Amino acid sequence: MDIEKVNSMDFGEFVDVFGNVIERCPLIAAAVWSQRPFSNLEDLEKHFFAFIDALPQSGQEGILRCHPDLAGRELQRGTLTAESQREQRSAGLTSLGADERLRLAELNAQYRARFGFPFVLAARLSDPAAVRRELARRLHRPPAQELRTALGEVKKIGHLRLAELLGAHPATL
Ligand SMILES: NC(=O)NC1=NC(=O)NC1=O
Repeated sequence: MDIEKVNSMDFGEFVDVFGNVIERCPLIAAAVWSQRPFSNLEDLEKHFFAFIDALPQSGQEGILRCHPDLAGRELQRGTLTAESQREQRSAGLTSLGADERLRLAELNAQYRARFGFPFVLAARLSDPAAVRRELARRLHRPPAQELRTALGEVKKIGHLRLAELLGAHPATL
């Protein structure tokens, strides 16, 4: 898909295609549509990220809260979005043993209790051991720093999803 095609989309089509670039936050795509035309794919991505950066902390935390846990209940119940399902599967999180799943659930619960939002990491680039290691490491970070780190992961997920949608290679988007 090229930038001319993106710029030609009406509101409904644009939100249909880009509504889940940021997990369960179609509002962001709805807002970004108004910024068209986009000069190129990087410009499109920049508008998604600028929207997130301009939000008050409550809005940024809200975005994090829209993310399902890694290897959590939604994965077990099969209620993940298609993108999340693919990402979690590619990280090996759909075939964990009971002990590993329980360990992650405990760490996720500790993280959420400390920060008030779920642990978010770009799963596509990861694996179960790395997820557990990152979770344990970030669990002790100062809240302000962890909010920035978590939003950085939301942007990595968004970058990979946009690259997938546009048929671009992630590095070159
Ligand atoms: N809590 C999360 O990090 N969730 C996710 N990371 C991904 O890459 N996809 C998700 O759903």
